[in-house]
This record gives sequence, C-alpha cells and structure tokens, in this order.
Amino acid sequence: MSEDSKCEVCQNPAEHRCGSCHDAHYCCKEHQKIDWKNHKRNCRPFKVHSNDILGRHIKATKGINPGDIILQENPLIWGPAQTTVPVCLGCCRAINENNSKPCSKCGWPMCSSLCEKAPCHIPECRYTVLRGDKISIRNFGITHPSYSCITVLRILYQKQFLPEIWKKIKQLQSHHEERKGTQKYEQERLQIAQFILKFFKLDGVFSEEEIMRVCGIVTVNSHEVPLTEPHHIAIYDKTSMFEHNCRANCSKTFSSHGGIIITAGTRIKKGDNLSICYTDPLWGTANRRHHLKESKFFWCHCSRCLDPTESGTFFSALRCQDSNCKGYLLPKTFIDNTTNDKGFDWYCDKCPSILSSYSVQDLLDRIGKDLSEMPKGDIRECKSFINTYEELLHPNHFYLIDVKLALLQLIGNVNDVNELKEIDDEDLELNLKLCQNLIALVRNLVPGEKRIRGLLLFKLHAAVAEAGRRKASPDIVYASLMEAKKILQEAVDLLKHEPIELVEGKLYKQAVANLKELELVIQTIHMAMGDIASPM
Ligand SMILES: C[S@@+](CC[C@H](N)C(=O)[O-])C[C@H]1O[C@@H](n2cnc3c(N)ncnc32)[C@H](O)[C@@H]1O
Repeated sequence: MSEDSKCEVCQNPAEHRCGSCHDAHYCCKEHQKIDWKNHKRNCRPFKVHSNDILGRHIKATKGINPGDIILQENPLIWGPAQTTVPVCLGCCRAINENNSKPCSKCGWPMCSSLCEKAPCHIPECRYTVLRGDKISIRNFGITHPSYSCITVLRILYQKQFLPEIWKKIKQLQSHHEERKGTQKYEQERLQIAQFILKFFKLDGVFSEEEIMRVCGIVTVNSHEVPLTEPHHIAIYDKTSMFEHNCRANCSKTFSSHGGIIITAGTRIKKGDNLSICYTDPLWGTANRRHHLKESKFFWCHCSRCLDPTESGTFFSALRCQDSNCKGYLLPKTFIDNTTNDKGFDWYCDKCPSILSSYSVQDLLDRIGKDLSEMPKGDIRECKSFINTYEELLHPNHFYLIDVKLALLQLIGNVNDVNELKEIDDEDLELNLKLCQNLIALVRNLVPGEKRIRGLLLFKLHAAVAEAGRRKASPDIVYASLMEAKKILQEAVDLLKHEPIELVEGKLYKQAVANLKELELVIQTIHMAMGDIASPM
C-alpha cells in the first residue's frame, strides 16, 4: 500500500486494491463491493509498467480470453494526416471548391455549417482569427502544405487552454533528440514549426523546440484512422502505452465515431505484456524492422524478428539455388541493428549452399520491381507471377503471399455465396486451396491478427459451400454447408467489432446475413433428408 492510498468510498487509508486494474483502493472488501457499480466503467484488465527498453508499457493483471475487449477509448486529439489534400476541418473528409464553404470566422473551407461549429475546429479557427486575416485555400484535390500543421496546432492549443489533456499528451514519447538532424525533422521544422510561428504569428507563445517535440509526439504515437477518405490521424491516451510486437497478442480497430477498440487476439495470461503491431504484419522481417526504426525509433527484438523462420512459416525464405536441393535459404539472424544494409549471408537448411546478402538483395529487388510493375486486377498476371517465382521463393514468401491475396480477391471477389457459381471447377479448387493455405499461414505467423483472417474465413466459407453445392449427393451438400457455417461463425467472431465504414465491417454485416441464410438452408435440407430434429 502506498502512503497516500485512500479508499475510494470513505477516503480512509486503504489496504486493498482492485485485483483487476490495481488502480482503485479500498479500506475493506465491503467498500470495494459498494464501489463496483461505479468502478466497473473504468476498470481495465491491465496496468501500466515502465522499464529502460520499452519505456511505459502494459501488462495484463488477469487472464484475458481471445476476442475480449481490453480497452475502448476516444482520442485525446484528432486531425488531418500530415500529408493530405484539403479536408473539412470538422469531419476530416476530402472537400473541393463545389462542396465546401469557407468558415465564416477563419476562412478554412468546411463541408457544412455543422462542421463549422465542430469543437475540434476551435483551435485553428481561433488562431487564424487572432492572426487578423482569414485563410484562403484555392487548390483542391492535391496535397496542400497548409494542412500539415493542423493536428500539431490542435495539440499546442491544449497546452495553452486545456491543461488536463496537455498533461497526458506531453508525457508521450517524442524521440525528439533522435529525430534531430533527420530529413523529416528538417522538413517538419520548415513546413510545420516555421509556418505555425510565422503564419499564425505565434512566436513568443510557442518555441520552435516545443513545436518540434509535438511533431515527434505525433510521429511516434498517432494512429491512422481509416474511417474517412483520406484517412485522418488520432492520438489516444492508454492505447499509446501498448508496445509493439510483430506477433502481437492484441488487435485494434475503430468505432464509427473514431474511438479505438483494443481486443485480445490470443489467450493472454496474467502478467503477459500486451502488444499491438505498429507496422504491416505481412511485410518481411527486414522491411518491418527498418520501418519501425525509421518511424518509431527502435529496433524490434520480438520473438518473430529473432526467429529467421518466423514460426516455421519461412515467410522470408528463398529456395536453394542448387537445382538438386529441396532446401530453403535464410540468414542465421535478421538482427542487424544498422542501416548500412551490409546484412548477413543466407544458408540453405539442407545443403552447404550459401548466398551472399548482396545476391539476396539483388534478387529481391528484381522480384520487387516486377511486382510493383505488374498490371493490377489481372488474374492471369497474378497466376503467372506465382508460377514464375515459386521457382525461386518459398511458397509462403511475402511477395508470393501478396500476390496470392490479390488473386484471391480477384477470383473470389464475392460478397455472397452465389457469385462463386460463375467460376469453373479449377478456379474454385484454386480458391479453396488459397484460402486454406493463407488461413493456416496467418494463424501461425500472426495469431492475434483478426481482419485478414476474418476476411479469408469469409471467402473460405463461400468456396466450401459452393464446392458442396456442385456435388450430387445431399449428404455431401449437407456436410459442406455445416462446415461452411462453422467457418462463417469464426469469421463473424473475428469481425464483430469492425465498423460499417470499413470493408471488414461491411463483410461482417454480410457474414451475419449469410449465416442466417445458411442456417435456414441447412434446416430445410435436414428436414428433406427425413430427420425432423433441428440440427442447430
Ligand atoms: C507509442 S509509444 C509507446 C509508449 C512509450 N513506451 C511511452 O513510454 O510513452 C512507442 C515507443 O515505445 C517504445 N517501444 C514500443 N514498443 C517497443 C518495442 N517492442 N521495443 C522497443 N521499444 C518499443 C519505442 O520507443 C517507441 O517509439
């Protein structure tokens, strides 16, 4: 018990604390019971810790089941991304000269009078009014530099007028010293800090150093929120404490109103660190690690980065170049904490072959170039890329997975089961195989990830149902539909927190509808098969 722990109910010295969040203190069990109704709204199954490597981070204070909501919170601050076309500063959606009107006070173009009055618009509106001249935005549809300062300005406003929010924001990591001297730092100094000081005439109110620290806080802590087009960014309080892991045990999504929802992606034990993935989990190890170093200023040492085989998936592996060998090449480690790209040699797991890091890089660059130049949306191109490069890469290699996912979208680009009726048996078989292989890979590589797996399971249920439908025997049809139902139920569970604004949210809605339809069909077949008892 700390010296000043006081009972939430009577303010007397407290000996007990909430076993879940460890935040609320009580003098006795009786008072803890009395306070539960009140406390349960704030009680969370984790506690913030701190150490030299991670800074602040979060540990579970009790066991958490997959799918459980761990945290839901609204942003401390939100605003346009740093690089953006002109957007309405009330709702952050793209605008043009025809669907916007300048704010009557400050001149920033807004999409409606409602947005003009939005509380989030107050900071830039006030600072623009105070400078004495309205702003005039004339170029729409292209990146506009004036917008890069808005989110930073909104944070600075908290410092001046809303100290409670500022207190939370200023504690966030900025990596200010490490950022100094980088190209991005210099660009932001000119484009954001100098713009704020000169255009808004705020010299004397804020210093350049202070503005640059805020720029660092935005870089390190903001989340891209894909609910608007273009996406906007937001900073959350407790969510900012979640550490990164390339095989994270938590998964994030957003509510329709821009709140963030963190759910458990895997079973979590009391005392486990809670993590989300700051980068694209379907990038190769070298790319993920460099991206994290560049954007978040740390070298990742998670279990996935430490294991070159990435849980035995061989997600970054090349085929051995000896035509008689069936082995795969990988480096002994990817942990090269330098940016000089010298790298390590790659060794075959079956024969003594070695490939220099230079040759590997050259090969990967060539394949990457081919991939980026490949015409999009063409099934034949995807198949040909896979055929060509399965000769050189492990079938689970990230380049092939990228194209396999694209191919699956093309041949299985369906929102309901019936659309698969149009494809031939060969493509249906390919569709099934792709779904099964990709699901197995994702389950193993990133077990806490939900969106990709939910999407793949949705596709798989449609393919399984269609494959069953093509069989003559009612028994097989029935068994296939039962299997499709089980798969779809899993997709529904994974996608249930996705907002309707996102593809995954729409898919969830479709999955729920399909599930109902499937249940009816199964029931009808079951009855027709002569058994009246309900299968469900
Ligand atoms: C969003 S913040 C997380 C909260 C932060 N630790 C704090 O004290 O405010 C991101 C920063 O945390 C640190 N961090 C997060 N995950 C890490 C990891 N897996 N390894 C090392 N540092 C990490 C890095 O400094 C990173 O830039």
